Parts: sequence; C-alpha cells; structure tokens
Amino acid sequence: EEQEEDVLRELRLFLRNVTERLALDRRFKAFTKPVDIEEVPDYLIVIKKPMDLSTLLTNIDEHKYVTVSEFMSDADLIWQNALEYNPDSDPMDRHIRHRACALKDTVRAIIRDELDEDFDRVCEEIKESR
Ligand SMILES: CC(=O)c1csc(NC(=O)C2C[NH2+]C2)n1
Repeated sequence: EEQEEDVLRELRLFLRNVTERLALDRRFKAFTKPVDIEEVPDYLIVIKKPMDLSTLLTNIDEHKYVTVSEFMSDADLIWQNALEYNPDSDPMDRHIRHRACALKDTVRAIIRDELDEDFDRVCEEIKESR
C-alpha cells in the first residue's frame, strides 16, 4: 500500500546517500565503475558476479532492493571480488586488497551507525509479505 511505497522510497534515499558517499571517497576509485574488460580481459573468467558502485546506484533506481540486507549482498561483492582477483603478494595486489578491506569496514560502519533497526525491520516485513 501507499505507506509501504513511502518506506521503500526512504530506503532508496538512504542507500543512494551511502553509495554516493562511498563513490566520492578517493580510496574507492577502482570500485566506482565496472572493470573494463578490454583492459582486463581475464576478469570475467575469474569473477562470476562483477559489481561496482555505479551499478549499485542503477540497481537502487531500478527498485532492486527492498531491504538493506539485499543491498549489502551486492555491496559485499565489490570488495570480495577485489580480494579474489588480487590474491598475490605484489604491491599492486596488496594495495587494492587494503582498499577492498577499507570498503568492507566503511560500509559496515555506516550501516551500524546510521541504519535504524526499527526501519530495517519494517523493510524486512515488506519483503516477507511479497
Ligand atoms: C576492481 C579490481 O578489483 C581491480 C581493478 S584492476 C585490478 N588488479 C590489477 O590491475 C592487477 C594488480 N594485480 C592484477 N583489480
């Protein structure tokens, strides 16, 4: 009903705000756009579910997420993929893994500090009812 659409509209506003703040953080520049397959041809052989911050924003606008948990599953793909694609000891791999871990910690800290648990529960109830 109308109240449910108001809740989901507020969820999208919250998720857009979180995602845009991440995309502005210079540490996360490598995660802002899909990996360019011309530049990194083996990427899709290794990484089965690519994800990036611009795709998160598109998903939000396409109403893909009804709960924060669904958003977090896609947001987690970004740093998980980076750890998987960059496993080596060479400095470049270590550098992007450090940034991937910073992304993981930053997303979790924002959600812990800024998501109201009662609001989250309402979203979860809407999801179960559909
Ligand atoms: C987004 C992401 O995880 C990414 C983009 S380039 C890259 N890794 C490299 O370019 C090389 C350093 N060892 C491979 N990882």
